[in-house]
Amino acid sequence: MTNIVELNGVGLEYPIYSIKAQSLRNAVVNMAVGGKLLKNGQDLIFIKALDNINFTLQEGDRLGILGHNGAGKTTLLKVLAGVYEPTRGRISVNGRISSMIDIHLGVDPNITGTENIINMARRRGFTTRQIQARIPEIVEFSELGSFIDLPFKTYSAGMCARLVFAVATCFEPDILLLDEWVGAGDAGFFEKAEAKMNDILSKSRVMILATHSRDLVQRVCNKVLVLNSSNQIYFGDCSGWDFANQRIIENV
Ligand SMILES: Nc1ncnc2c1ncn2[C@@H]1O[C@H](COP(=O)(O)OP(=O)(O)OP(=O)(O)O)[C@@H](O)[C@H]1O
Repeated sequence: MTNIVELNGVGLEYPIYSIKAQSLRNAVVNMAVGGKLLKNGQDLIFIKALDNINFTLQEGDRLGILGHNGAGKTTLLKVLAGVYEPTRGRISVNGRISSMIDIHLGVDPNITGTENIINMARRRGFTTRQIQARIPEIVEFSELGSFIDLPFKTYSAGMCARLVFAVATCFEPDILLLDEWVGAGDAGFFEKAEAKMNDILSKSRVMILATHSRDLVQRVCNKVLVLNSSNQIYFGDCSGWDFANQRIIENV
């Protein structure tokens, strides 16, 4: 079976330039073993966000990424989306990606909702004709009404999330990347969003969801990747991971 997503030894470090604060420099020295902060001998400090990540996903896979705050979940989604180049390793993604990683990524606050729909859809590789045909559906789903013609900066956080969700799920991507999308919108929208998710989940070839919710992963995913301080501690079927005790189940 063809691999839709394949990562081999992927690592990523964020460079932090010219750290002058003595307290942080001391902390770096103190964390020399096993810490995530690295130093290059000058004033350049790196934060190791991902280290040696390896997995493959095939047609129909739904991957949940779990891990504590700062484990590297969002960074991994950004690498998959092509926002960041990995510092090490190789990544191959075969298919059209739609991501809901950072709801403000690529959104222009000074233009209207409709203009932002067009921009977001263009970045996903759709033609003007395809986009125009979908605008009424997106506006209806987002429930923004006449706000759609007002600048994006006038929207509440929930309204922003609804519009981005509506665009990201309207075009039926091959690969859907989600970062805690379930927090978006109010209770009514949540139910509608979940129904929509189930619909596009059944149509998308691969879904990757970063979340803190073990229940959600068990409910909607067949595979799980567990990160701990930038390292991968488990990748495989959900049946091989003990979600309650957070450890690998031996002899599955
Ligand atoms: N733009 C950035 N510049 C520098 N360091 C960053 C940047 N973004 C994230 N990091 C660091 O990279 C590491 C991984 O962060 P990331 O946001 O990927 O974690 P996460 O698992 O998504 O966390 P959370 O659950 O809190 O959202 C953290 O140590 C974080 O401080």
